[in-house]
Amino acid sequence: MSSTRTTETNGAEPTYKRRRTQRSPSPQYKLDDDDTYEPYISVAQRKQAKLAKLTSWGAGSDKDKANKLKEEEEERQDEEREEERRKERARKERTLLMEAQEVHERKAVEDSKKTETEKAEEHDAEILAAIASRRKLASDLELAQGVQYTEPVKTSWRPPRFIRERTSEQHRRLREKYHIIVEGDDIPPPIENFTDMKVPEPLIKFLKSKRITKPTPIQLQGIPTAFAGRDMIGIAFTGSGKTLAFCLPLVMVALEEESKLPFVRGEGPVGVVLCPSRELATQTYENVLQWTASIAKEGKYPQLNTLLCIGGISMNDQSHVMNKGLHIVVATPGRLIDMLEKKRFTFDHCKYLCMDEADRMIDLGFEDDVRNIMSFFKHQRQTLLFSATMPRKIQDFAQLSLVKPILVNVGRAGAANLDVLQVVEYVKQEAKMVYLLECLQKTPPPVIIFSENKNEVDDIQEYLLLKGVEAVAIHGSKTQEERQYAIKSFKSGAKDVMVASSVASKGLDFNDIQHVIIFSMPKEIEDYVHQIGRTGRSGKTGIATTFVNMNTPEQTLLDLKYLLMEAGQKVPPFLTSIEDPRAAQGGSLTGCPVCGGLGHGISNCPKLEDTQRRQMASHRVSDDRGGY
Ligand SMILES: Nc1ncnc2c1ncn2[C@@H]1O[C@H](COP(=O)(O)OP(=O)(O)OP(=O)(O)O)[C@@H](O)[C@H]1O
Repeated sequence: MSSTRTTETNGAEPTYKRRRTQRSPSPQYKLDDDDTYEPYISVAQRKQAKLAKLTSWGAGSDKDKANKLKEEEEERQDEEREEERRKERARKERTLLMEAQEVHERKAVEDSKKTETEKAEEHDAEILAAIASRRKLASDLELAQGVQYTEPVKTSWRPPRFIRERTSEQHRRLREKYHIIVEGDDIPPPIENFTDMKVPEPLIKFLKSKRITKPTPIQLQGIPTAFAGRDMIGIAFTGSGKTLAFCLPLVMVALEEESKLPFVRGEGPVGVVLCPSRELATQTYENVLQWTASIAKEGKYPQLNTLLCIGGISMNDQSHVMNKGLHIVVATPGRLIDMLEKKRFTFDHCKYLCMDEADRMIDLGFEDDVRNIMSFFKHQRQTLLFSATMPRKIQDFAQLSLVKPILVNVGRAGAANLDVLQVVEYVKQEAKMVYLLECLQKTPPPVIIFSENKNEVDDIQEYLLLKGVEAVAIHGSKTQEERQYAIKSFKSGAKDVMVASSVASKGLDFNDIQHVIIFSMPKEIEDYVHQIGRTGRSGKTGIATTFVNMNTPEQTLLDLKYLLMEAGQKVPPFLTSIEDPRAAQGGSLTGCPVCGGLGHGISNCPKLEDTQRRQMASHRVSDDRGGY
């Protein structure tokens, strides 16, 4: 369409004006552009023109014309409605923007009133919320199908009548006496002896022969909880007897099942214990073997079969177990998945899953393996998680995955065992080796020396051998045979000293360790708690000597300082003098929810940093792989 010009005189100078059509907006234009200008013509006008054209051609019937008119009217109405909607959207956006501005201004005013500590706490909560969005621990199938169990597993076990008749106040007082803290609904009562728990007589006799006469606090609340079929999280300090607390209920479930209908080849297991390391799995397996053998010894109870399922060993060596019905499996995740995938046994009748050192398992990145293992279960299972250190973040995450869980806590999660005398010494890096020899004189053997570094472990062993000390070494780069040899010869007393990286720190139970020497202080305080926990076990006392120097991060020293204070230990002057920036702000000193350390918040947690670094590295690896 071309532009049209009219000349209006009005007695004044002639001006050029566009011929305005009705309802058209006032266009801005330059006179120079007039040749190419196309004036705005409204939709209504365009339709009128079209209609006029149609009429003038005289084409089509009256009915066609009426239909066309109707269509056009509808189009017009659509456009009007669209215009209305657009205006409404714009109005809402304006309102939202104003509201956001108001909120922002209000927050700025509130923030200006907050103390630095409150701001730091808020910041920590934000980080925690950001990292808390993990998938719950359940099999992918359960997650996909939305399978959710709401009631705990039912068992036939009941506490004796006289205990059932006790009031909840009596239960509370008993728990208080043993410093047991519980959380959850319908918590079974604490029971102070194995007979009242209805443990088979031959096992009670056997335990007595091992000087286990009375349940420890975690056992007296944890065993009834597990016997009652309840999912639970059990937290108690190192060396407090957690292994018996979670294995005994499994043995009882297996006994009951075997008594009902004996297992034949290809059937079972009834339950599985998952451990984060081969050494820990082997130790637990050996305990279970002893307990089940003692039960069957007098012939009153059936023999139970237990399988050790870990990497680095030949499963053919246990074919005699595989050829019979299988009751209990003690495993590390990788080998267990392998066996399940190869259908060497199934979890069709498996109803009990326990994770020892559960936080370690999650820290080590076994989360997906655990979900994978869970996908082999065909029915509801009873799930138990145990550890000496279970930071709040992992407890919360784990609770999501359990059915009406009960938390049984003896002491603060991550607190040191009070039976360990903790000595922290400032030793210059270059003086450490020589001082180590002197330190070894403090107590008679056996002694464990921990170092964070594999090469250092080898160096220390070599130095000690040169000095005539009978020492073995264990770390992740040693072969399975070397690791087994080290543990066996140290346990049997053939060797006086074991030098170890953190492999040996969690869960391993060596007889009567007198002294733990921490040659290089681990960055994470949880590791320190596990390392010193190799001594002072089952009610005995022990010493832990830790070397620190200027290479030890201040953050770690602060965690150590608070841990010593909490345990009522002597704090050396070089630790006392370290100031906590948070204390200066007058904040409350609660444990870091990620690692339980008392000397820092989540925003500067070394464990979180480490985890994130590892996750980024693994993402990079998978990105790289994805590229090919
Ligand atoms: N009721 C008991 N009375 C005396 N000793 C016990 C009792 N229960 C277990 N023990 C002994 O205590 C020692 C430590 O037990 P266990 O290895 O189960 O501790 P733990 O709590 O699992 O420690 P960690 O956290 O280091 O793994 C073992 O030698 C065990 O035989």
